[in-house]
Amino acid sequence: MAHNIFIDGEAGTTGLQIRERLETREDIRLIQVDPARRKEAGARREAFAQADVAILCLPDDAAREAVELCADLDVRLIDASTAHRVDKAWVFGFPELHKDNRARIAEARFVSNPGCYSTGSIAMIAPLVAAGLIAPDEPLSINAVSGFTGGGKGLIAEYESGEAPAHFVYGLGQNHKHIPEIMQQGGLTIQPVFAPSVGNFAQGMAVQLPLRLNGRRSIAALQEALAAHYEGEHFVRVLAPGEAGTRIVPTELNGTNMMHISIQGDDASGCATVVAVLDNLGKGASGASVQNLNIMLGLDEATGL
Ligand SMILES: NC(=O)C1=CN([C@@H]2O[C@H](COP(=O)(O)OP(=O)(O)OC[C@H]3O[C@@H](n4cnc5c(N)ncnc54)[C@H](OP(=O)(O)O)[C@@H]3O)[C@@H](O)[C@H]2O)C=CC1
Ligand SMILES: CC(=O)N[C@@H](CCC(=O)OP(=O)(O)O)C(=O)O
Repeated sequence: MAHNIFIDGEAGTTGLQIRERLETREDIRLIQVDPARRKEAGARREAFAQADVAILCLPDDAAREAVELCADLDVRLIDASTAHRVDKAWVFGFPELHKDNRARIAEARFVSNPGCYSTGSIAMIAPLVAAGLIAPDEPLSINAVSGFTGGGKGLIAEYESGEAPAHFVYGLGQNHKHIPEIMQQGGLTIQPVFAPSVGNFAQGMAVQLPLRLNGRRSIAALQEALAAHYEGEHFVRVLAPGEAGTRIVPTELNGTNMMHISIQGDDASGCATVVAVLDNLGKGASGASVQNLNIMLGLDEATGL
């Protein structure tokens, strides 16, 4: 029997890519609302009522409204927005992060999908904090470049008009919406300096974590800790030393649900950079949503990915 799935916001950037991943699957029946009524509370509630799982691909306020709309219904939810990522009533949907995460996601009614920059940042920071190689109160910086689809339909329209710049840096007021989840899931007590940017390419991102070695950690120790943490994982791979080459290309995992982590630097200089590459709409949003959905439905998590 097919599972009934409703994608609320399926006309948006994240929703469309989830639909593409689900619409050819025989084990999934997509519930759809009349496009003309897709923002009406009544039409959406009818869809929620028919669904086993609904995936919210909406702005934060609309995601909160959706949760209210289906409060008395049986439907389970995956929220792709930022609205519930530090809410303790929601399970943080990063299966590879902790040993018990898959079991928690499998049983959850509410799963919050991590943000795209957050997925890369948390993937690098949390295992290094757990291994004692980053202190929770260490002042960190995170630099990142994303493709423009990360900004949804609005930013896509700017780039498609040909008027947007080749590259811009933003979020420098240090109030980016991903910072709370990076701190909570990363295990940090001091806010990292976060400098995201957007380049003139549609999808893909590279998130960089520069680290001083300070005589108390080595490139090899960083490599070993991260490799051990993700050993055996299918969608998160820690590259072998030298494997990433000398140019890290943010688009290299586009169209996949993969994330690659590499560790570069030089012990003699005391400087290292850990880099995560992922597709903002793959492991950073739509692919990750489908992976979480598969786990919630008790399926192989790679189904359709
Ligand atoms: N793009 C990305 O890389 C990532 C996005 N996310 C998050 O996913 C969510 C969706 O983002 P994204 O797909 O990029 O955004 P888009 O702007 O591309 O799409 C949002 C969609 O939601 C629709 N919508 C807005 N309000 C309502 C409402 N009240 N009821 C029903 N539908 C509504 C919009 O309608 P309309 O078509 O009329 O505009 C649009 O289709 C956001 O919270 C975003 O932060 C998370 C990780 C990565
Ligand atoms: C390029 C760009 O604009 N990116 C978005 C983040 C995309 C994303 O991950 O959205 P969520 O916050 O819902 O997770 C931003 O910086 O706000």
